[in-house]
Amino acid sequence: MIAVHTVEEIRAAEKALMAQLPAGALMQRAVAGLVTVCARLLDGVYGARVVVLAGAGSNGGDALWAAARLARRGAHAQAFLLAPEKAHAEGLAAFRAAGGRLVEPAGAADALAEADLVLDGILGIGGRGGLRGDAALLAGLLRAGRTAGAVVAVDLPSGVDPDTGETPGAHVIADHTVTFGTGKAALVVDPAAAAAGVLHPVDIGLEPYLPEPRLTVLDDADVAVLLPDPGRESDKYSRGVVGVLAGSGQFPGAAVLAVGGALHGGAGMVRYAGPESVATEVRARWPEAIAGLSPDAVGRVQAWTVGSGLGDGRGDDVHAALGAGLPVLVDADGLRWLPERFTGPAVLTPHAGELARLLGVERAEVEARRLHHARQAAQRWNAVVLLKGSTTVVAAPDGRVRVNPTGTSALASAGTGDVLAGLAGSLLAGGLSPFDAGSVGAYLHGLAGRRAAASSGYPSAGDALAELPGVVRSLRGVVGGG
Ligand SMILES: NC(=O)C1=CN([C@@H]2O[C@H](COP(=O)(O)OP(=O)(O)OC[C@H]3O[C@@H](n4cnc5c(N)ncnc54)[C@H](OP(=O)(O)O)[C@@H]3O)[C@@H](O)[C@H]2O)[C@@H](O)CC1
Ligand SMILES: [K+]
Repeated sequence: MIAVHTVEEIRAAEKALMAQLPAGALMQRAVAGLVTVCARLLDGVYGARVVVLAGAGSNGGDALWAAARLARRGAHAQAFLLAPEKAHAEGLAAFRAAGGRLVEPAGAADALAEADLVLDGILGIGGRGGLRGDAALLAGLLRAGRTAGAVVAVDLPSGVDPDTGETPGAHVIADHTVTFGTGKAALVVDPAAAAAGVLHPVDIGLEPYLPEPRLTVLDDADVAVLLPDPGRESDKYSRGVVGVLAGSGQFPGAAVLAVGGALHGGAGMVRYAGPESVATEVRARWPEAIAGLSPDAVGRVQAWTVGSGLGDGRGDDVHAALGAGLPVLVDADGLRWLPERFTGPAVLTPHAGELARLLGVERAEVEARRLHHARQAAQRWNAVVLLKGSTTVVAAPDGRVRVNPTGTSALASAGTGDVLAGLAGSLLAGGLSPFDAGSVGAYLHGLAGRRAAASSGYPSAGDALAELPGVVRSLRGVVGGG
């Protein structure tokens, strides 16, 4: 699991830890980690050309210290100071003492062009707002590919907002980010996360001083533990029965895909509610599914998945399913029938356009501020909100968030959302909380998409669905579930 903390939490932990350590020791831990990663990225430190972009704070200090250490190992180090009068004094002294040279603004483009490695130490967790002036120009040169070297961001790509994952203005796009102590939202939530490149976490001993994280990124082992485990005594009812209210004459495939997702999420039985013409297609593909015309007609279920491909109609059926007092997952067209506020367990699975409509804002605003809008909607409807997209964000009404790490552009195709709705609804029926069902569903779905992409290049929703059993099997193997 990756834990993510806020700048405020990091600063408090840093203060507590620093009180136990000699002055400067914490920065030297960070620098040691940074140098190790840089040395690994360089094809030999001796003779390598390293260019530092150093801002006014400790982020610049880290970068100058690291360049000093690389210079002592034979690197040719140059630094561009963005605020020369405020540059980190000890870092700059160390840099100079190691033979590092300062570059004038006029020489910056040439230095970058020849660099083997660029250390972005303009702004770290103290950064607010986008880059301005020379910093913005340098970030523009890096973005334009005017360096052949690897761009290594120190702690964060400069100019992104640490706590929100927003990019309020010009910012660096890095190939690698070496980050200290704990994760930051900007490293896992788009659009900022897209600027971070490969993450290299460096442990500087902050963990004992940090609170329980409100934002996390699950990994295989976390998800394996959360998966429902059908024990020896379980039967189809105890494994959970999920009702699927999806599809229409116009979109019958949505029902087929949602039922398919539901059948692969661990529930013991799937009951489909919908018109006979669609039910016929569902049964033809999934003979194990039971079908009825309406939520009332299908029989008892433990959770409902509602909305994929419903089209305009069936508001009464949606109300019946949402009013049954059971855990519900609401997707796509079902989102048009939301109650004022949920009083029971609920998951909403909008994409950015759907969430924008729900909140009465522009889609671009949701894309730019994914964390903010997912959290806002979770509180507004008292439901877990799974905002689909480049980084899927799962926000709970109590403020906890999980960011899904398995997302893939391979899943940006028609029908994949229907599979996810069925899958996560099935996990709900299996007894997972809305927060777990949403985050585990997104995780499995992403892995299935990746596997499908590996075997077919441009996978369809059906290809991803076909990979789900293998994904679940291999994850259950992680905890020895077999
Ligand atoms: N925490 C830890 O555990 C550890 C932290 N460490 C390192 O310290 C870093 C944090 O250092 P930091 O606090 O000095 O802040 P940093 O990001 O360097 O910049 C602040 C300066 O930038 C300025 N400024 C702000 N926005 C701006 C803008 N848009 N454009 C231009 N300027 C802007 C701001 O000005 P002000 O807002 O004060 O006027 C201030 O002068 C952290 O990321 C990590 O690298 C490690 O060494 C050890 C462990
Ligand atoms: K930085």
